[in-house]
Amino acid sequence: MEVGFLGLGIMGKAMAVNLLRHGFGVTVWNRTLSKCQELVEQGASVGETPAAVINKCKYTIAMLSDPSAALSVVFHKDGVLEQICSGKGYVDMSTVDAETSSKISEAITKKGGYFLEAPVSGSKKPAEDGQLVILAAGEKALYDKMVPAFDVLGKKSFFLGEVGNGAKFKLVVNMIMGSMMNALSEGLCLADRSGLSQQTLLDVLDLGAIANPMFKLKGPAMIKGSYPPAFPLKHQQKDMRLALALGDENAVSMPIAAASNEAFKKARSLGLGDLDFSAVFEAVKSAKDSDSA
Ligand SMILES: NC(=O)C1=CN([C@@H]2O[C@H](COP(=O)(O)OP(=O)(O)OC[C@H]3O[C@@H](n4cnc5c(N)ncnc54)[C@H](OP(=O)(O)O)[C@@H]3O)[C@@H](O)[C@H]2O)C=CC1
Ligand SMILES: O=CCCC(=O)O
Repeated sequence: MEVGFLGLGIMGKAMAVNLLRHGFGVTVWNRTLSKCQELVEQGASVGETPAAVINKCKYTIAMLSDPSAALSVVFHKDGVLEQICSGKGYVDMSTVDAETSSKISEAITKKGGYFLEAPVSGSKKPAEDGQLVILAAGEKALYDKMVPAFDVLGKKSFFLGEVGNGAKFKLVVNMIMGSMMNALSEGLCLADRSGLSQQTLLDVLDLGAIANPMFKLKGPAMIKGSYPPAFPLKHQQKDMRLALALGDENAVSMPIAAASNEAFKKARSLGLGDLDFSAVFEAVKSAKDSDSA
């Protein structure tokens, strides 16, 4: 199967490499075109523009940073819309809001193309290992065509019905994840200020009812103040913001998510946006420092 791939950031690169390893033909494009070189060395072809990739491939996947990037790659000059047509499928795996996804879906469908949103749970390592969880919604016929690719990229894929459901699902999941990261940060801070061992706290958490892979993976690095980006903090804050907007639309009060969003915003203002989202711990620590000053 030949697929196009737009966006070679942390996730897109790992996913495209994975497809190549499993025998897919892959034509890549990235805004910073030089990032395509590494993929070419592993057997990919390059399209000079998103339109060129769509022209070449029957199915194209996108993995872009946020709603504005997802929209610009479709609607701007040399974008997806210039070449999408009957028989071609476009699969946006970026984390965006339902409104963005619907705008893209409508435009593509109007041109006769098929659209699927398919955001993912799982970060850099699961992307490298083909262990993502795929939350797809939109055109079921396109979902069925994409199953061989999803089987390579993920350990499980869900088809969730109409466009928007995948986007909303992903935002709910990441809202919970962002709040959990803040709770862990406050717990580590409180343990330390109370004269307790942070490592022992992690050991205790890992043995009890709230043990989870995220605390286990990120906790030890957080104690060391090490935040190599797997999931950039700026993207987690984008997801909290979009989840809060979904809460507004549905009149759901989410004070825990709102407080967590404030901590992620604070972390961004401290210049931590490109680090892993666990760097919110630094913002939590700095807030506690100023409280006790
Ligand atoms: N990292 C993770 O753990 C996970 C991330 N996600 C989601 O996946 C998406 C990608 O994340 P990730 O790979 O980490 O992000 P990165 O920041 O590493 O990569 C972002 C990609 O988007 C491109 N891009 C940004 N702005 C534009 C624009 N205006 N026009 C065209 N291309 C643009 C970048 O191009 P360039 O190289 O030129 O900057 C790059 O290819 C995000 O929506 C994120 O929320 C979902 C699950 C896990
Ligand atoms: O959107 C990013 C999700 C990261 C994860 O699921 O570990």
